[in-house]
Amino acid sequence: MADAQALATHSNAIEIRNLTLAYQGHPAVHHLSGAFESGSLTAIVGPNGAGKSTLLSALSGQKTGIEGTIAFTSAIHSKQGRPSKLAYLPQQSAIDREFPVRVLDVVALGAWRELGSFRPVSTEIRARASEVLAAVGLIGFERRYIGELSVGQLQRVLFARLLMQDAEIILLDEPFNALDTRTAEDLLGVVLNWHRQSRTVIAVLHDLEMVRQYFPQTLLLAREVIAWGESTEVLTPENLKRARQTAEYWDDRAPWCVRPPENGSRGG
Ligand SMILES: Nc1ncnc2c1ncn2[C@@H]1O[C@H](COP(=O)(O)OP(=O)(O)OP(=O)(O)O)[C@@H](O)[C@H]1O
Repeated sequence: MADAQALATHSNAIEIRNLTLAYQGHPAVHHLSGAFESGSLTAIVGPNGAGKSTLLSALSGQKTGIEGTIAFTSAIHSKQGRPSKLAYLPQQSAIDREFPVRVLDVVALGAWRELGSFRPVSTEIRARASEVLAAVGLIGFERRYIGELSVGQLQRVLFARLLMQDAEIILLDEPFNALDTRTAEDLLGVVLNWHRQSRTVIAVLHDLEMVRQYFPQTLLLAREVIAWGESTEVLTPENLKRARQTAEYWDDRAPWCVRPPENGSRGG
């Protein structure tokens, strides 16, 4: 059973060794080894069903049938075995918009570690929440219910919550999916700003042009690593073809597989 471990190498924010992730005993990610460097901006790309969301969710600490190790740098390693300063944004479809909660409370939740459970939102947190809402273009939205927001506005709110979290590692699952161009551009600006601030950002993306233009590192995944490193070297026609071909032969009912640990794969 894998667990997060403190790392010796501080230039890596996350180091993965021979990681296999599975649902009901059927592997969705196989024998993944490599590292995300501290301060790197990495896109995870690959065909549908490649295991991208599964990997991101495992990095966030939501384990699913897991073998191998995910290790975080000791500087940000909490007692619970995951970084105390890690933020994870799942796909928006995973969020229940019917829940009667106001924008301010969603954003303030980003500060729950400072706030503590069941404590009222302080004046300072309210002021910070208004600031981060302004930073994502939502001045005056504090008292709106999330069910009243457009998809783009809700994504801005969720980015405001990430800003509130002030995390060192930020995991984003298809953050620009189904957004209008203006919102996608604005939120990409937030991501690039995190990168300038030397935070480690990992995003599952489908838009390869965006990846080529803005994401220096890429992990091309097709349940196993096809390539991992500089985006220009990873996103070659040969590698993309290999990822597509690998996808054609997937068997979702395949049993657990066994392979000796590798040392060769590299990452960011
Ligand atoms: N909760 C689950 N229970 C069982 N199987 C799952 C579950 N979630 C994902 N899977 C399976 O794991 C595999 C990888 O899924 P995952 O969602 O990680 O892929 P992905 O690369 O993010 O795909 P997409 O680009 O379509 O979002 C798929 O075969 C999927 O059907």
